Amino acid sequence: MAVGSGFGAVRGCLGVLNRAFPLHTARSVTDMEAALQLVRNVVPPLAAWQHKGQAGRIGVVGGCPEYTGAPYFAAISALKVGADLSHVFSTQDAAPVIKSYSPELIVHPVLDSPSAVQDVEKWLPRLHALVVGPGLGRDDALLENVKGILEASKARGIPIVIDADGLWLVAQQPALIQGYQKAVLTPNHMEFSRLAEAVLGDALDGRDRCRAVLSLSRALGNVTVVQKGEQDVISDGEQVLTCSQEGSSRRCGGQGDLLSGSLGILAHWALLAGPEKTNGSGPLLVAAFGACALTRQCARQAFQKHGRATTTTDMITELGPAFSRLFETSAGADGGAAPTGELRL
Ligand SMILES: NC(=O)C1=CN([C@@H]2O[C@H](COP(=O)(O)OP(=O)(O)OC[C@H]3O[C@@H](n4cnc5c(N)ncnc54)[C@H](OP(=O)(O)O)[C@@H]3O)[C@@H](O)[C@H]2O)[C@@H](O)CC1
Ligand SMILES: Nc1ncnc2c1ncn2[C@@H]1O[C@H](COP(=O)(O)OP(=O)(O)OP(=O)(O)O)[C@@H](O)[C@H]1O
Ligand SMILES: [Mg+2]
Repeated sequence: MAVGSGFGAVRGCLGVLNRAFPLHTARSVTDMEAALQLVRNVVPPLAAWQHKGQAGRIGVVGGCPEYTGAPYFAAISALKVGADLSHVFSTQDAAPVIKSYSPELIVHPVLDSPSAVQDVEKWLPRLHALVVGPGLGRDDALLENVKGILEASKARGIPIVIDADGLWLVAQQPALIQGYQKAVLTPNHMEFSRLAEAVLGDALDGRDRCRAVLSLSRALGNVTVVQKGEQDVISDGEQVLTCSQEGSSRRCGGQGDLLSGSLGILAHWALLAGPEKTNGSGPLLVAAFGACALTRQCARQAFQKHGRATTTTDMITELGPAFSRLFETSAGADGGAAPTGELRL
């Protein structure tokens, strides 16, 4: 099957959308497999010729006195998916707490400083992607700083994943992200309604989800939107994908943070690989599909082991095995692949 046609490109025709994406009927295994194959195409090889940092340096903007878990989940997930370095830019109080969860994270206690924007800006040349919002909170002064960080990141063309309270900010000021096609928004149910109300004047509750996500993406100027839920619906305003990888029925907090952190590194890899590797589909669409599938596979594996007691920490433990299962084969795991970003399958 040709992968491009299997996804059913949607260009301005909602009739086609309905035929291509019957959300309530089971998507074929072939479609899921074809989408997973595109993700595999953008995963860089592990090879001896690489130096530290080449696989990706990710920044997470979030972490305030109330929420320290969310930025940790996002930043550690980026590392465990394959980033070499993961930075967190949090408030001063939150930083030692986040550091204490993991020696692997680089934590900057700058977000509530008067010089926050400059403090983060000096790191931007060394970052490949930003994840903005996990555990950020909604303090006005913090959000003002984050506005400046978003503007500085856009000016540098850095891919930005926006989640949680970052989406709250975007719902207040959609112009912040309007038309920036290196942005991916990852709303949950509530966050999506808020954004749709702000951007389209209608929360779109109860509407066909594929149409709703496509409409929001288009209204934002083809910003990629990932609406999380029983199935994840992803659109870049051109195409719509659904991810129905089996997950779990546990709805513990933090799973969205795992997704946004994973997407930070996958977005960098997909943009680096370019549309040739994604068979014409948008690289961020493919990256988003990969992050959704991975998060759900982690949920499934963790639930098999821990059942009702499953928490996001258990899912993070599954990131390595879940990634291998979905995206790697024995040929790719030993670093034998050519330095083209493509794994041999
Ligand atoms: N360990 C940590 O540090 C964690 C910290 N976190 C951080 O918390 C901050 C706030 O994030 P958030 O997601 O709680 O805020 P928001 O979008 O206002 O949702 C609030 C309300 O929306 C509703 N609702 C949600 N989903 C729904 C659904 N599917 N379907 C229907 N309703 C739904 C639901 O309403 P309720 O059921 O109470 O009526 C819910 O209470 C943010 O910084 C985030 O990163 C988290 O990442 C978790 C781990
Ligand atoms: N009803 C569901 N059934 C299966 N998987 C789901 C369901 N709802 C959400 N998910 C999955 O859980 C993950 C997180 O989505 P969720 O809607 O919980 O995000 P969130 O509310 O932002 O989470 P967080 O607690 O991190 O803020 C996604 O991978 C999504 O596919
Ligand atoms: Mg969330």
